[in-house]
Amino acid sequence: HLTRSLRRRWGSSNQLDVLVKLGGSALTNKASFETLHADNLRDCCENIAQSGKRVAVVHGAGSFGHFQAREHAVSKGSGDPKFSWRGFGLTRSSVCKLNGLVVDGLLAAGVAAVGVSPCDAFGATRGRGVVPRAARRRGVARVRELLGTGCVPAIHGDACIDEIQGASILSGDTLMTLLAEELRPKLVVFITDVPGVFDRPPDEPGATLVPRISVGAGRGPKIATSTALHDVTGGVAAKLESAIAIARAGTPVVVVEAGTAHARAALRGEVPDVCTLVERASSS
Ligand SMILES: Nc1ncnc2c1ncn2[C@@H]1O[C@H](COP(=O)(O)OP(=O)(O)OP(=O)(O)O)[C@@H](O)[C@H]1O
Ligand SMILES: C=C(C)CCOP(=O)(O)O
Repeated sequence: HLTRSLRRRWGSSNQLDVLVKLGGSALTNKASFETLHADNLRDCCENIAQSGKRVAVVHGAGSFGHFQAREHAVSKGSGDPKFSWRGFGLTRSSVCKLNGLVVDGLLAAGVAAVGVSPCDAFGATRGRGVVPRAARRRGVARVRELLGTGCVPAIHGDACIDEIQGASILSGDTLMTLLAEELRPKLVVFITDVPGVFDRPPDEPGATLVPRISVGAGRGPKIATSTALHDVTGGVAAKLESAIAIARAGTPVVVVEAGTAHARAALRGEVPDVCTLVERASSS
């Protein structure tokens, strides 16, 4: 009964201001096993605390989780010769470790953060990146329940039991698409370690920031991407797909760099001067 009234309270009057993904590239040194980028984490947490906005947090795995998932073929499922359930457990243990650090960072900044693990809160996936309706309903209800109390849910990319392939990886980017659809925030923010989406990998000579992507207005800019070797969820290309799906449904998305005034502005619900803004073309 209490749960129902909390959910109603959230649903009726409280639109979420910002749904943010703290990218693994921002929170960790992605090339180095289980290495936290403590300054970026602190900065993100303080900015969330000081934003004065209603925020829900998703975070990726970075160098927590991707290494184990790659070594034990967790995203490929239990039929893969390299897969083991111990590897599944190691992957979950690693992402939950990072979730603990993110929750602790938010708490230290004064935010009433509560960690949410999709493997438990949502339940089984049905193939890579597919969350069946019942699991979606369950997970979203849990998130709404927390928002209804005034807590800030901190949800992480996770290894999940999978109805088709035994096990799978549910990425933070997929969770962002799903939660944006359900919670209808005013702004969606992806924080990474680079100023936004570039026309080619940012470490390539001549790479240029793409300031705006208009979804539904012709073909859009040509974007080439690269992905870290151990990344099992598709890197920035997958993020761009999520951002485009979210923008197509009507919510503007910004991709912005951690530790900058631009990330701070985005967490206040503003479109920063330096970022990539993905939004629906006005005619579509
Ligand atoms: N065209 C591009 N534009 C922007 N970044 C790119 C591009 N190509 C490659 N990258 C790389 O993608 C990285 C960001 O994508 P990544 O998937 O690592 O993000 P993340 O969400 O922070 O990570 P995680 O999945 O661990 O949460 C950056 O570190 C950047 O170097
Ligand atoms: C368990 C893992 C590797 C979660 C992956 O989530 P992502 O870093 O958001 O792609």
